Amino acid sequence: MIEIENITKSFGDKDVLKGISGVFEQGKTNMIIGASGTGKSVLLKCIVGLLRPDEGTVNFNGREFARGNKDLQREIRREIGMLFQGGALFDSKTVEENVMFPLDMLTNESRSDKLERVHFCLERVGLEHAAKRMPSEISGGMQKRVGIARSIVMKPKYLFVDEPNSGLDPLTAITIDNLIHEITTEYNITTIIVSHDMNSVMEIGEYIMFLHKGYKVWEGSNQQITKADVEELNNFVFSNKLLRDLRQHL
Ligand SMILES: Nc1ncnc2c1ncn2[C@@H]1O[C@H](COP(=O)(O)OP(=O)(O)OP(=O)(O)O)[C@@H](O)[C@H]1O
Repeated sequence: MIEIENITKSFGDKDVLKGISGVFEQGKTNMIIGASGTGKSVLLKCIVGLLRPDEGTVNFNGREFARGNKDLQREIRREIGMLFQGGALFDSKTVEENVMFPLDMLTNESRSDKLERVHFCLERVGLEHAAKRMPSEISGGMQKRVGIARSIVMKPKYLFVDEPNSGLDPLTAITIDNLIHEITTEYNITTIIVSHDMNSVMEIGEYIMFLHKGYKVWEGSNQQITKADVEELNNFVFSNKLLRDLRQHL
């Protein structure tokens, strides 16, 4: 579980995050949503420790990252998996080498142990057959699945995902969403996804935090979001006419 309390962040005179609190539970697909420029990525960076909040706390199962000593910070970092936009694979490495990269960097395991783990993860995302291929030889959806395999290779307790569906067609996007959701449940991971894709939100958003101009304006589940009575949220959720018309019948 990750608990954030009163996270505040400014750049110069620009106040980006204005006292954000919330609880992201273990084994759940948590989402941070909102319009462009509203502070989602800055909040994610504050949670991961890439940015230091001006005020507020981030707790990983009761352990506060910012106040921890170097050992604790290293321990928490090792428990974090990240899936970046576009997959962020190394073009010059095979799929297998890409997935093995965190094990090479962060462990002293034997090559056979590492290979076993890599193949377990590739099998989990349905890409066992593509181990020897180069990223350029596989589709964008497959690249994303390689990214997922790499993000779970270290058995993370926490998984952070930035816009998982950018550049994917709607059907492939749903496959990726479902895979992230299944893995979250199966391995009891605390997953936080930053997104502005309403399809994803409706498919897998078990806890959703909606940000508007740096404030948390609403939180709830995908079951609740279409019934919420918050103007900024409704404008975001029902952003096209067809959806607004459909809402009349909900
Ligand atoms: N390092 C920085 N220095 C100054 N301003 C920044 C910095 N990082 C982000 N910002 C500003 O903070 C605001 C929020 O940015 P953020 O990237 O969090 O938005 P977002 O909600 O993730 O948007 P998008 O959906 O377009 O990615 C923006 O106005 C951005 O310009």
